[in-house]
Amino acid sequence: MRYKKFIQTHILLFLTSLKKKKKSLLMILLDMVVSCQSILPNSSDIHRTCKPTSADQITNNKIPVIDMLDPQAKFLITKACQELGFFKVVNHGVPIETMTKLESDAVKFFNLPECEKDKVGPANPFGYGNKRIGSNGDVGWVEYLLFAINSGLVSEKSTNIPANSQFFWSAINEYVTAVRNLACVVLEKIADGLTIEPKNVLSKLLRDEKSDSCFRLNHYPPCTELEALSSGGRNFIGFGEHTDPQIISIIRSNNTTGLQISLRDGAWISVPPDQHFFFIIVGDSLQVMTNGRFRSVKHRVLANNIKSRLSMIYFGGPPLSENIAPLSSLMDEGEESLYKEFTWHEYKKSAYRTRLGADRLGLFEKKNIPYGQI
Ligand SMILES: C=C1C[C@]23C[C@@]1(O)CC[C@H]2[C@@]12CC[C@H](O)[C@@](C)(C(=O)O1)[C@H]2[C@@H]3C(=O)O
Ligand SMILES: O=C(O)CCC(=O)C(=O)O
Ligand SMILES: [Fe+2]
Repeated sequence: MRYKKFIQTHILLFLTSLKKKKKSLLMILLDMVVSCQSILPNSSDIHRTCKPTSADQITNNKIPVIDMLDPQAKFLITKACQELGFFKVVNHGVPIETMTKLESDAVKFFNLPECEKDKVGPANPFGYGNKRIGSNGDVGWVEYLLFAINSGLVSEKSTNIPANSQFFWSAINEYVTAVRNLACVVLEKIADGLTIEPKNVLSKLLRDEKSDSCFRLNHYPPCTELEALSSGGRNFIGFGEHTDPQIISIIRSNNTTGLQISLRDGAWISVPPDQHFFFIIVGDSLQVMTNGRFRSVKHRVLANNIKSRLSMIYFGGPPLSENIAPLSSLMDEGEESLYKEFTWHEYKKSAYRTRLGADRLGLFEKKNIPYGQI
């Protein structure tokens, strides 16, 4: 509200300094701005269920943009993973048709009547889910399809979508193959930027036949103020704040806003959507493998009250038996692991018992062991 007043006052001040003709044009513009604002959510609504923020703004300049063809990319990626745990990639090599084909299949699926979609649900954790996220009571203004990935391909058995369905299988597998490859190239650049050997120390975990990765299509229908109010504001959150447990996540969305990331000072910033590019998220496992040098970034999605948001996320995880521990080639002399020893299976089991916003990694930090028990 304060900002609206501030902007209106300044536009009016500017108007008074103009000649008559230009003035009437600008008056029309001002009118449009004001009427748009009446259908846009107030920041107080948005934060009804979220921590108030010191900076909630659409911002491009805080989000590193990495050109994958830039010879400096390895250093820039490493810096972004340390500072923010989040960045955008351009010149990624994934054909736009691979993204739009899957997007149009997903739109067709989410447009089906609820009873049809329910046939491939409820998500447990795989399959179709609506509003319920995970199995510990989290809800959001979102419907989704969650798929397991086996041997690099989406497992048809992980949902009840028939193998001969008109939707998905070819589009999904083409997409997942392309983004897994992108994830591996990013992880190889990370190894290079951190000057650790071998270069495939991280990417081989995703390329492994037994890699425990998954893939998610999220659809956030528009959430009108009325709907938000009638549900006590609760569902105005599309997907509540959380970190991703895996190594790395690759997000692609349509051009609708909603994704926000949390900065180190706790402020939330909105990520301007960009349907042509990908956003990369550092997961909890990569934070552990870099012994805390990289940051697993907290993020969330706010529902938009005008447009649908459709996102596709690849979560790259290691084989279940893999030890998640700091990479020995990265550790300085005498440096100790900040974390207890665990396998991906143990971490995942524990993570899936927690609520979305829980500090999952906290349970595995050595500092949480009572004094004298280390
Ligand atoms: C509330 C939950 C949903 C989630 C499993 C969990 O218990 C905690 C982690 C959540 C998360 C976040 C990232 C991915 O979207 C996801 C598939 C994952 O691996 O961990 C989800 C889980 C889910 O939706 O089942
Ligand atoms: O839908 C999005 O843009 C992000 C969702 C997300 O963070 C997740 O599914 O883990
Ligand atoms: Fe996430």
